[in-house]
Amino acid sequence: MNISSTSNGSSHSTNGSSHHHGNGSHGTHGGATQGNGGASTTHAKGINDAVSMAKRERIRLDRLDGDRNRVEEQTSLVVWYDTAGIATPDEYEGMIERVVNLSYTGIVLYPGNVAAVAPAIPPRMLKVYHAEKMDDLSRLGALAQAGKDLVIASHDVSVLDQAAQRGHATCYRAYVDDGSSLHESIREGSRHAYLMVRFRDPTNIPLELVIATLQATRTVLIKEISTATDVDDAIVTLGVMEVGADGVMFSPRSHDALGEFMSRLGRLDRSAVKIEVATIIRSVPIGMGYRSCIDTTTLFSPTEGMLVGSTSQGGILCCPEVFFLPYMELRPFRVNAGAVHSYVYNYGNRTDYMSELRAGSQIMLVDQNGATRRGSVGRMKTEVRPLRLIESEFQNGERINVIMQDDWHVRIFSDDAKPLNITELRAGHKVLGHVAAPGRHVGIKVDEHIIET
Ligand SMILES: O=C(O)C(=O)C[C@@H](O)[C@H](O)[C@H](O)COP(=O)(O)O
Repeated sequence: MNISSTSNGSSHSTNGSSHHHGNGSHGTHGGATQGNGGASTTHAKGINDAVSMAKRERIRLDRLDGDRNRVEEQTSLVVWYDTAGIATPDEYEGMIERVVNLSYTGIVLYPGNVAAVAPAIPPRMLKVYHAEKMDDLSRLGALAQAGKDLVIASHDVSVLDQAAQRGHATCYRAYVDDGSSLHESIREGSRHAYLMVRFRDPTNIPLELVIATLQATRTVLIKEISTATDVDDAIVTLGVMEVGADGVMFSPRSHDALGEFMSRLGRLDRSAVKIEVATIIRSVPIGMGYRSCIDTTTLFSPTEGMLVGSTSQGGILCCPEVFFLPYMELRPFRVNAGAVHSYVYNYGNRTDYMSELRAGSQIMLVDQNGATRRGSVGRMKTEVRPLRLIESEFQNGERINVIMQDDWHVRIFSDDAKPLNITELRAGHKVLGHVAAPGRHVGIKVDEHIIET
C-alpha cells in the first residue's frame, strides 16, 4: 500500500508519532490513493496474508450510549470530496468546478491548496480542512472565519484537541486494518463530531461493526472510499446495513466515474412522495388480461405498498400480500400490482412500465405517509387473470385509474391505511394515492400536452 499522502502537490509520510492513532504506519488519508487520477488501491498486505492472520483476534464491541435513533431519523446523506493532490479548481478538466455544483455536501482541503480552492466552494458546502500537524492550523487563511461551516480533520488527536480548543468542529481520520485499529477508531472517533474511516480490506464487516457501535451517538460516520473509480463501494457503503454509514468520501478524478456516482446517488434518494386521499368513482370488471405480481427482495410492512396507475397522472397505493388470506400463505414480499401496461412509480420522478420490470430492477416502496424505501425486484410473475378497472378522483379533480386482478385477494389502501379488497370497492370509498404531473417519455417526466384516458 502506498503510505505517503499527497496533499496539494507536496507529499509527506505518516510519522507514526504517538499522537497518531489508527493509522500508525499504515498510511495517511485516502488522497494518497486517489490523487493519482483514480489509480486503484493495491492491498500490499492482503486480507489473507500471514501478518493479518497472525493479528486476527476476537473482536468484542459494545454499543456506545447515546440518544440517537438512526432508523427513525430522516437525515440527508453526507458526501465529501477529497482535494488531495489537486492544486486548483480547474485541474482534471474542471473537476472541482463541477463537484461544487453537484450534491456533494463537503470538500476536504489541505494547507497547500486551501488558498486556491476554498474561494470556489459555495457557502452551502462544509469546508473540511485537513491538518496533518499542529503548524497546519495556522495556515487556515480566510477559512479561519468559516465558523461552524469549518471542520478540522486529522489523524493526529493532539491537532484535533487544539482545533477543538479554538472552537472548531473536529473529524478524526482513522485507518483500520485490524482489531486494534478498529477499536481505536471507535474509541477516538466517538469524541468527535465526525469520524472518517478508511479500511484496508475489501470487506464491509468492520464498517458494520463501527456503525453498530456508534449508532446511538451523535458522531457522523463517513467511510473514505479508497479507490477513486469504485462507484460500487461508495454506493454500497450508504446501505451496508438497514442504516448505513452517514456518508462517504468519494473523490473520482474522472468525469465518467463522477457522473455514474451522481446518477446512482440520486437513485438512493430517500425523499418522500406526497400521498393524498382519492375517492372511488367506479370499480368494474373488464375481462381477462395479463397482470403482474411484483415479487421484491424485501419484506413489506403492513403500511407499505407500491404506487401503480394506468396513466402518468398518478397511482394508487397498492397493498402487499401481508394481510390474511383464507386459502393461501401470505407472500409478504409481493404486491399483486396490476395489469402489464401500468406505470409503476419510482424515484427521481420516473415511472417504469410493469412489463419492463424484471429481476434486479430498482423499485420504490411507499408507506401511508409517503416515506419511501428502496427495493429491488426478485421476480415478476405475470399471468392471465380477470381484471378490474378502478377509477378514482383526487380532491383537485384529477382522475386516475388502476387496473388490477379482479379478486378478493387483491387490495389497495383505504384513507386510514387499511386494506380494502378491491372486489368490495364501492363509489365513495376513500383510498390513498399520488398525483403526478402528467407526461412521460420512456419513463422520464416530459413537459408536453398529453391526454390519457
Ligand atoms: O391469481 C392467483 O393465483 C392468486 O392467488 C393471487 C396472487 O396474489 C397470489 O399471491 C399468487 O398468484 C400465488 O401464487 P404463488 O405462485 O406465489 O403460489
